[in-house]
Amino acid sequence: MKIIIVGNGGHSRVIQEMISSTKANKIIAILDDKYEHGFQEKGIIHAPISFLVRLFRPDTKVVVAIGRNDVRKKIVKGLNLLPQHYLSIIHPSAIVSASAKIGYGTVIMPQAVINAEAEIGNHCIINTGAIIEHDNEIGDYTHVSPNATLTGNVSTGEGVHVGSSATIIPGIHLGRWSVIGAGSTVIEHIPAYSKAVGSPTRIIERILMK
Ligand SMILES: CC(=O)SCCNC(=O)CCNC(=O)[C@H](O)C(C)(C)COP(=O)(O)OP(=O)(O)OC[C@H]1O[C@@H](n2cnc3c(N)ncnc32)[C@H](O)[C@@H]1OP(=O)(O)O
Repeated sequence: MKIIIVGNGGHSRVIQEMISSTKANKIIAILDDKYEHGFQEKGIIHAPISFLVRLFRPDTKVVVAIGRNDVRKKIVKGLNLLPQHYLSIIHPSAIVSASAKIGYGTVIMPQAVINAEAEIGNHCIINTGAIIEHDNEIGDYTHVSPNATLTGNVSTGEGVHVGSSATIIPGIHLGRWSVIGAGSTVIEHIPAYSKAVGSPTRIIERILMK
């Protein structure tokens, strides 16, 4: 499969390695607006995101490999592609229940676990070793960082960032675009657009979206 990756930062490099480890996949282009013009490196086109229009073919798949949830959403909206044009990537070492649902453009990193009946939205990142327990509902553009644990029946709105090694107890809802600090323990619902840290969490900031 021919793949175009949008974004070329640290998160993208992890995704590039994941894709390249499968012989069936070939990265044809890496697009990022840090490039002013197009050039080839090791057979891969590097170019600004505007090049997507010329490079895209109906059989091409696209991954938006940008770690920041708000930026990832903005880029996805700008690309204006159909859902079937986005690739979902599941690392072979991840454990994904047969009854779980994974949205388009979502990336499941090495050793993550997605348990029974969990539903992961579109363009999410379930990072290395994260645990998404049974019956979770994860909103689009959410990022669950390495080693975070969402226990049973947790739900998130759109664009939530769960910091590394945070733990969310069963049945909790994390409101849209909320941020949970690394290592925090969430024992109460978190309102939308809130930044919460600590064990148990305290809300330290209301997030203003640009
Ligand atoms: C592969 C990858 O790398 S994936 C990326 C994974 N990334 C992460 O896990 C990062 C998660 N981010 C954090 O934990 C950050 O500290 C945030 C986003 C929660 C807060 O960042 P900022 O808004 O810059 O907050 P800031 O550093 O100013 O701290 C504000 C207060 O919260 C406290 N605080 C910040 N983070 C935490 C935390 N994780 N746990 C407990 N307290 C915290 C600070 O001590 C400070 O307290 P004070 O006001 O009493 O002094």
